[in-house]
Amino acid sequence: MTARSQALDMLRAVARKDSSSRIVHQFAVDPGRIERMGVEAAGLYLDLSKQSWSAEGFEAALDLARTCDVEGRRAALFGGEVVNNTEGRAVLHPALRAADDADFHALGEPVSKEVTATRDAIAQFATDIGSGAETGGARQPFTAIVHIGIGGSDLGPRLLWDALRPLEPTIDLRFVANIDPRDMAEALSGLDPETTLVVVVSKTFTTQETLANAELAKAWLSESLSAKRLPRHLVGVTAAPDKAEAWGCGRTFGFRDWVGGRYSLWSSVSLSVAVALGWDVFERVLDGARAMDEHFLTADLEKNAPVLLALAQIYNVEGMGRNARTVAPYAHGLRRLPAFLQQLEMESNGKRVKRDGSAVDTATGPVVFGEPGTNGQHAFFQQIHQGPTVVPAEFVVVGHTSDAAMDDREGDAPLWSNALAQAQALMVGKTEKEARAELIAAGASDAEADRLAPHKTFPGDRPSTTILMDALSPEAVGALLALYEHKTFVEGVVWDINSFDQWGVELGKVLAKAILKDVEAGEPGAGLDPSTAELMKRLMV
Ligand SMILES: O=P(O)(O)OC[C@H]1O[C@](O)(CO)[C@@H](O)[C@@H]1O
Repeated sequence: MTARSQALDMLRAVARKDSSSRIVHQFAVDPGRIERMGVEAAGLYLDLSKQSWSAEGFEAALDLARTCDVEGRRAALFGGEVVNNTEGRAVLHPALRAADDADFHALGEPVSKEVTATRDAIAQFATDIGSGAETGGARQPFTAIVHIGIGGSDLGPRLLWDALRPLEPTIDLRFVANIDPRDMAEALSGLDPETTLVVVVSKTFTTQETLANAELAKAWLSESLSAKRLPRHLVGVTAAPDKAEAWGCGRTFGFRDWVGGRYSLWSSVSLSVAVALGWDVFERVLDGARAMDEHFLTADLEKNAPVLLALAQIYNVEGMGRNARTVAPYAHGLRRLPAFLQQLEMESNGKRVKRDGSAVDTATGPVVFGEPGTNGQHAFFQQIHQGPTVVPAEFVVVGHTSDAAMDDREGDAPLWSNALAQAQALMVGKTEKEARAELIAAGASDAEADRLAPHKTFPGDRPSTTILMDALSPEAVGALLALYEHKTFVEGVVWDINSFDQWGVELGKVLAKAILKDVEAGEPGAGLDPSTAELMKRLMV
């Protein structure tokens, strides 16, 4: 039996023990719990003390991380070694937010100079658009940007914009991802082609949805702009610049294949956001992420925020058999965090084979879902509190959600008090005896109390993590997203899977192309299953 299997068995055994004692009781038997399970990192504070692990469980999880050589694998990632073994690539998104004097190497090739040069080019482009030095074909300044991209070429930049955009932005930035032409129609409505810049973002520059939307945007521009002027309104962001230029982009900004799509928001993929927010704001996002990189690289495992966040999830998934997690951001600006994490975590760790291709010997990435906190409370939290399935929760809490409220401490309390209350309610619950007593106190008869008390009982003992950020600053947003990236990496190390490929997305793409071919041929293909054929027949009329 390998050391890793032994450590996994130990974790499972301690977790079985822990599942018979309630979280709330752990505080009494472990006076150091808050200190042990609270961690500061890059301006964030993580409270993991409402997780199901005891002090012994916490140690078993740390032993597992040590046994899986998380520190060695971390060094391999930052060292630019082949970490994405099925594509033979380094994984170096931290290089994108490193200091200018950094010296990262990808598979031995120095890359930091190129990263700095690209950053400078983006900064200059942002400045030139802001000053009006960079204009459209008719020499008018750009006032709107349409960012076209999907998956990692959309979710990160869109989250940044939602989180950091000013109330009245100087640039009207709009995002298009869905191949449903309605998405593009809504984005273009009210815009003037003369003053609109279209940014086509695609690492591969082969993605069906993005190219279809880019064609729509190009057609819309072409109705007003001459062929000579058109390229000034088309910018490509890609790891395949040749394809973008061949398609008609007047200018391209690149990034390399050692940047995974879902880890790419730090690169030129966020060009449109860097322009609309201003380079100085985007640079602060990079600063925040770099601070989290430095914490991840230097903090001991027992005080390492991404490591502990990963281990809490592994403890729930592997120790407690809980294969879902709900993420509740208590800030309107972070409303797209659940969607961002769905790609980051589920596309990274939704795997059934290990790095060597053999079947996994653990459960791997859970289903991640969520909504902004108070919205979720009035939607699916019923199930989180009283459903038979225990769903670990994660509350991302912002002390001050906007600069305006900075001096109005009371202003944000209604928001964050809800987050704290939800975490407390999940842990403490309410016994049937307590529910019955409340009913009686409210004047209910014994019979009525007996009838209703079971419905008003909360099992409690439901785990959660709370992540506190003082304000929704660019640094804090950068640190938060980098925290989740490293957490996802650590989980992949412990589950011994490749977190950086996504072969699972390919079959659907191939079959979609085949179905389109059949549509062009005018009938469902002979080899199609009867269900798909029937649906096609109904849709093709
Ligand atoms: O940036 P691209 O190459 O258009 O890919 C978009 C997205 O599609 C995926 O490849 C999944 O299909 C994601 O990994 C990626 O973020």
